[in-house]
Amino acid sequence: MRALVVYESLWGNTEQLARAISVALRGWGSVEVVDSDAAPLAVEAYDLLVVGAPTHAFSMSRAATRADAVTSHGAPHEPARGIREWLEALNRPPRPIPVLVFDTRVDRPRLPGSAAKAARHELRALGFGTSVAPETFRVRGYEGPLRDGERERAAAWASRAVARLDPAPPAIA
Ligand SMILES: Cc1cc2nc3c(=O)[nH]c(=O)nc-3n(C[C@H](O)[C@H](O)[C@H](O)COP(=O)(O)O)c2cc1C
Repeated sequence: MRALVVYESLWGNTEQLARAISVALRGWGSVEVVDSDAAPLAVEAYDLLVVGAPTHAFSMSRAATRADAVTSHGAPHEPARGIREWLEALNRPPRPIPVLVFDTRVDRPRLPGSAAKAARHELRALGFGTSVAPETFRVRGYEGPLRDGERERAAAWASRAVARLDPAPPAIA
């Protein structure tokens, strides 16, 4: 079994969760982790896709929100291609490869809108398997750090999700 974890991250919070999830999935199969700039456009070789994105302006980031993060908020990294643009370019899969989608959002104030919900909508339209509900993990302020326990919660969320995706073991006669 092969999993691909694709993340976008300006301060590194979403990346930390992507890496915690990839460690948790190692018992399930081989796992590759890439950022949205390096992510492939053809993913049919994988059995599972995990997508993580920071919520910007109530949805997935755009070039303008990423630039604003750097110029107005001191973000150390500006992805050239975010999850939104990667999804726009991503090939339709030949079968409904299951996908887990998560985002990061500020802890306070609690704002409406979720990059994960928006990404899942696009992934469903492309034909991916989106039966697992998207999940949100919380950061303090725009730059983080992650709220205590979020790495562990992300690892547990992904482990539970893949356990549900796996085919049930054959019944004992
Ligand atoms: C331009 C901009 C807009 C943002 N809009 C939202 C928002 O609508 N809702 C929210 O919860 N967080 C918002 N945030 C906070 C980001 O979600 C936060 O910076 C991100 O989760 C940090 O993850 P990263 O370190 O992986 O980039 C925004 C941040 C920036 C820079």
